[in-house]
Amino acid sequence: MSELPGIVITGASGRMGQMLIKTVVASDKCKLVGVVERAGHDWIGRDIGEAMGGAALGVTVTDDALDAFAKAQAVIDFTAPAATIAFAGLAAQARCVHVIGTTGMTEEDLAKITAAARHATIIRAGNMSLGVNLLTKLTKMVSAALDADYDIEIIEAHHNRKVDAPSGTALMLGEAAAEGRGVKLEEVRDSGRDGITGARKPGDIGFSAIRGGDIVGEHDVMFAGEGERIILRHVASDRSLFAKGALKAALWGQGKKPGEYDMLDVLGL
Ligand SMILES: NC(=O)C1=CN([C@@H]2O[C@H](COP(=O)(O)OP(=O)(O)OC[C@H]3O[C@@H](n4cnc5c(N)ncnc54)[C@H](OP(=O)(O)O)[C@@H]3O)[C@@H](O)[C@H]2O)C=CC1
Ligand SMILES: O=C(O)C1=N[C@H](C(=O)O)C[C@H](O)C1
Repeated sequence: MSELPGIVITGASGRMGQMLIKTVVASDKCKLVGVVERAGHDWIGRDIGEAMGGAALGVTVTDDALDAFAKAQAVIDFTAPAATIAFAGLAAQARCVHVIGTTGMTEEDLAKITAAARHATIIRAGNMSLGVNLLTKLTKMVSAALDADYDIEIIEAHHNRKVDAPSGTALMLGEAAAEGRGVKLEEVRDSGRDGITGARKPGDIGFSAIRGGDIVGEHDVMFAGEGERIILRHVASDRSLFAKGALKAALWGQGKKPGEYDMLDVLGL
């Protein structure tokens, strides 16, 4: 029987890092071969299972990402933009699939990811769930069917620790809405209204971000017309949804040519 693909998780102590570790350990399709945290983190040198408050898993937390990646077939990375850019170069060197869930990246960051994808298989999505990826298709379809008399507003809600806005998912939905209308999102994006903003510009796509408590992730795409509103909604109630999607991507990426892929490719949508 052939060896199971080895997976490394970065940002091991994070909300998604810990969820990803549990998901990989519970899977019979892969094995956990490494976990990475930043240099100086309390967990470096400890067994990851014990650091997470459970039984030992036989995998020690390291800050040597390249060494960990070299022993793996895929790295799943839900951290922060600066870390993800660095990991993209290392994953390319180690020739392992890089699954990126990190959001909040700038255009400059994304250009670096594109450059790394010349040598590496990178699968990146602002949301790894089936439901949200399906919602992007529905959003594009509804947006294409309606004219610009319907104002498009994207409303997202997340927990009070989230550092970026609009969310990666909101931007994916905005891109889908803009594509449906045949326009570029950057030309019609309206984020963060405050003060005397003036009337809404026809054709704009608006974004609103709510932050509070332990909300996992909720997204509405509203098409507001005269006398009616159509609202497409996704509610995530458990982070395991994202972790399972990311693991599916890591396995799907095995043997794929270098390049940039997303969850629509993985899910065949
Ligand atoms: N695509 C998707 O489906 C989803 C994407 N996300 C995205 O994933 C990212 C992480 O979210 P979440 O887990 O909630 O955030 P957390 O803050 O809980 O976790 C981030 C982790 O990354 C670590 N980290 C940050 N910088 C570095 C670095 N330079 N080197 C190594 N580790 C680093 C942090 O370590 P430290 O604590 O020491 O800073 C922390 O362990 C966010 O961008 C979020 O938007 C979240 C859910 C779903
Ligand atoms: O930070 C989070 O928590 C989430 N981030 C992703 C995003 O920015 O859209 C995905 C999910 O909504 C949770």
